[in-house]
Amino acid sequence: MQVTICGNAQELGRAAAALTANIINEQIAAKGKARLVLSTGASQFETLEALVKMDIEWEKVEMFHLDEYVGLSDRHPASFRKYLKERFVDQVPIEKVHYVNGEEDIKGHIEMLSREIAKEPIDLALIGIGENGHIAFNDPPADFDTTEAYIVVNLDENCKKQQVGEGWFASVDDVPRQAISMTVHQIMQSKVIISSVPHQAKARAIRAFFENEVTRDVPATILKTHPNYTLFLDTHSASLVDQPELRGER
Ligand SMILES: N[C@@H]1[C@@H](O)[C@H](O)[C@@H](COP(=O)(O)O)O[C@@H]1O
Repeated sequence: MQVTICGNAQELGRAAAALTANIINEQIAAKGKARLVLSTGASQFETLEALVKMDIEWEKVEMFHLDEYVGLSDRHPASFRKYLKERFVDQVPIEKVHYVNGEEDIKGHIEMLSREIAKEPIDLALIGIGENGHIAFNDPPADFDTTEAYIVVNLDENCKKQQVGEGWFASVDDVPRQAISMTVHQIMQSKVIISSVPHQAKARAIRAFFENEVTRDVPATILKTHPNYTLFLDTHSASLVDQPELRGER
């Protein structure tokens, strides 16, 4: 694991986007294309903003979407399809986009996504970490074992409150009960994983990430076992971490 602590969210976004661009460009140079997974949420704003400005042959990139609420219209402000369309897909000349769509026949849609993602390895996944330590919508205690690519999950109360806290929904009752989420197993199959985790709101989750061994109760801890994992923090999200070895990496 490589940890980089940046001064603020903008600096973090530029650093994470630069590393992402390098990896995508290396893959395009080596095999003519790259397969990418993108996550959403407030933590990804600065990274995506910097990423769309990078010099990348986007027409050679295939993008998979990480997770989406069940039954939420893509016109709703909290829709992750809306988020990715506005902040990424409409900004770059990418054609191959696999959205997670929670409004379709869920079973058939998951089968289709699973077939598509299984065709070739994912080169790089940008994976956010939630305030409750979740990755995608795998809330604690997360299922580390299922080998499906995408599953339907029930959102826990903390997760719903966090979505309200970030301003995506007016109240907890407005948050859908379920989501389609890429599984932990599928995320871990990615050849490279990068997490952009800025902001004070993530400080407790980041402390739990460093203080715990791998545990389903802090789902993101499994990322520590990935052979090529880079975690970008800012001084705010890193503010509760007190580890000499981490300070040495600053
Ligand atoms: N399910 C989404 C993920 O796609 C995201 O990566 C993660 C962090 O999001 P945020 O930045 O909103 O905390 O959790 C969100 O709820």
